[in-house]
Amino acid sequence: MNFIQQLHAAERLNDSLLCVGLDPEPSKFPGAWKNDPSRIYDFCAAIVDATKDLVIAFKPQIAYFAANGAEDQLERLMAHIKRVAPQVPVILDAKRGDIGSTAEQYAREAFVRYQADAVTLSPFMGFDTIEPYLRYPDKGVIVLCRTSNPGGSDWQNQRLADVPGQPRLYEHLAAQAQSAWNTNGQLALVVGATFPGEIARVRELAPTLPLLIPGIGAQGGDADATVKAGWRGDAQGTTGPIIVSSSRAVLYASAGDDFAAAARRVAQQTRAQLNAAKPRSA
Ligand SMILES: O=c1ccn([C@@H]2O[C@H](COP(=O)(O)O)[C@@H](O)[C@H]2O)c(=O)[nH]1
Repeated sequence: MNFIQQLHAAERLNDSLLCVGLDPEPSKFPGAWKNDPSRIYDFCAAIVDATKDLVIAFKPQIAYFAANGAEDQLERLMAHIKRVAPQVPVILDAKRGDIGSTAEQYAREAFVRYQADAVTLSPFMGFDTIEPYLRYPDKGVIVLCRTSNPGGSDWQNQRLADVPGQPRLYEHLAAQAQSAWNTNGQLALVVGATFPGEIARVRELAPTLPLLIPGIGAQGGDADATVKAGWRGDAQGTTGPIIVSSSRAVLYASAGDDFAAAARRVAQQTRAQLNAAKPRSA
């Protein structure tokens, strides 16, 4: 199965648009694990075990592992997810972006070393920096388009004087991703839940692409507005799923030993909230 088929299958199986982000921060770990980076795998594996029947995807953020010298724990975690939740695709949130020869190495890192099903990329350096990832025919390539942070407006909202219609940068990116850039058919876009108006615009320009939407939960994005803006209007579910991601609000729902049970409760509530926002015919 390719990445998009995996998304559709997991969405159906778990009746979910929710992606749980795995951003392990040892200072927030419970009890005896607090401040112990050697517990990153144990913490994340417990979250995975508690939520694996509730999600469309998992999204480990590589910085939290690398900053702690815990790449080996990320490898083990990826293998764990494949073992206990083989039906759930894993998105490696790495936001890579570099010249082609270096991009080839980053692509190997994501898809061969970590066995990720998809990876996030920054498009700032242009198409030749994305292309090496597209050589993996079944892997998802998720390009930053309109990010959730306030500073995302600095560049992404600027108009491009040399492009007909003078679209904003994020609009041009969405249109390119829907057409010329999508050479393996597995391209997707990141759009922040903090900007539902822009989610709707991206959905217009890229009707069939999956949208990874971080920013609900800790960043305050509105789950209901997110689904309404990003919903593909396709009750059959054949194109363009939305993957709504939440990390801290799920991971740190409790600072106690009940952290995994608390994460499950928040994941259940968030999944229900997202599902309730779908149009009735869906
Ligand atoms: O535009 C973007 C792109 C990626 N992220 C990542 O998503 C999570 C958000 O974490 P929360 O705790 O749910 O706020 C994090 O890993 C970011 O690196 C994003 O926030 N915005």
